[in-house]
Amino acid sequence: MKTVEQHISDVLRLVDPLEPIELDLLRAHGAVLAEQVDSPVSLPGFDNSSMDGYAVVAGDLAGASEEHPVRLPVVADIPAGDASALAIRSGYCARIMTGAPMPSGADAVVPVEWTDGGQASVAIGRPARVGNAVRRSGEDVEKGTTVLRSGVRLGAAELGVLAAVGRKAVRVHPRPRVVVLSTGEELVEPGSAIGLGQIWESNSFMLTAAATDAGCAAYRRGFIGDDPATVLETLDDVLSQADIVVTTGGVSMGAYDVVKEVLSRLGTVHFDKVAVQPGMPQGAGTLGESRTPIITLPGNPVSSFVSFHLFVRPALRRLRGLPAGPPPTVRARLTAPVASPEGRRSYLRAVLTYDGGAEGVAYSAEPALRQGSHQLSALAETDALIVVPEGTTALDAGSVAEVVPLPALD
Ligand SMILES: Nc1nc2c(c(=O)[nH]1)N[C@H]1C(S)=C(S)[C@@H](COP(=O)(O)OP(=O)(O)OC[C@H]3O[C@@H](n4cnc5c(N)ncnc54)[C@H](O)[C@@H]3O)O[C@H]1N2
Ligand code: MOO
Repeated sequence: MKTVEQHISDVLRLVDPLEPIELDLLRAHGAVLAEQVDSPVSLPGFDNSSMDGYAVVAGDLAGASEEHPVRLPVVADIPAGDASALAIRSGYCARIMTGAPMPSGADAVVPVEWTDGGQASVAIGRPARVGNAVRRSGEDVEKGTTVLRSGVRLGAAELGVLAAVGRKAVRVHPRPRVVVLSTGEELVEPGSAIGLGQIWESNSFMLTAAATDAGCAAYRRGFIGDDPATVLETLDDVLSQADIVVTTGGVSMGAYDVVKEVLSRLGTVHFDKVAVQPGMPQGAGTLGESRTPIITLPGNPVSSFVSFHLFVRPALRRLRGLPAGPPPTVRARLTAPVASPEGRRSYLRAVLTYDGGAEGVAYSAEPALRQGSHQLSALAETDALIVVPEGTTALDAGSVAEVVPLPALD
């Protein structure tokens, strides 16, 4: 059997970061930057006040106190956005608002709270040091400085910086278009009546949501039956809309395992047993002249979910321009024993809790009682996967294991 790492590396060989495109800032939210952004300006762009108050020459206030305030004539009023390039000299002051440009000659701002708030003249009851409440040009960003490096995921703060340095649009790797398609003659659309032997289809909803959570533009193509011609036609049909196709079902040893049957014949998609539980039967390759990557996951719902995280997510990360690789893990103490088949690495559903625990192990992991590949409800009650290595068939309660926290929505 193939190792998990071999399969991840085979999957990653199928994908490259998507060609960068230019997107307006809000459309680029969540995408990965494909350029280095150097600021064309200094930020702040000019010396300005950080408080509402009075711009003064600090030396004028040397003796100021509550009992003996210094009174200065107010010669100007400077709101934010003022473009009149005012100047003051010793013995005078200007009323100034937060963000307004400092008048030349002034070297400090006294907040209005230190004064009587006068408009024609003002009594100031405290001295101010030079530079008080003044934001200097360039103290955030010097002109020419790199503010964002290529490869950064554009979140709220990054979009804020881009706008602040005047960018309207940026070059990013676009969100990968992921088409999710399930197969199985027994499947019925939720909301419709089911008959004997039928089930409501769930994988394509789950994996479309997982791909969206993974920063992709995910499209649920739904499901089709086990007719080989329909499978090929449908795949052909979705290729032009997909940067990657993810299917579920039909990859095992059954007489009607149609995905494996039709795609094996093409020669560009390979099927293997991977030494993992759940998620053993896997396929990956490319389709059509476009060589669109396809990952074929097993149909058991928990198997499809776990293998999405193990094998599809790294591919999606690479398409997005992010570093790919196995999901990160934390060490956690098990609250109950777990078992694993010989020679396969298990990923067991668990609830992960931060408890600050002893001996450098800050988490505990409570394994779900239902670990079957079909037991989807246990998946919805858990938030992590306990990793039991290939060479281990049992771990006792209290032992320490690597645990993959599943990505949370917040
Ligand atoms: N003789 C063998 N049988 C099986 C093996 C094996 O090695 N030898 N492997 C088992 C393992 S492990 C898995 S996992 C499954 C994978 O099977 P398939 O990928 O071929 O999936 P299906 O047979 O189509 O379905 C399996 C199971 O999951 C349900 N299912 C499928 N699609 C959906 C969906 N979209 N939504 C909800 N549920 C779905 C389906 O009804 C089946 O119950 O094979 C084992 N067998
Ligand atoms: O590997 Mo299958 O995914 O055990 O159920």
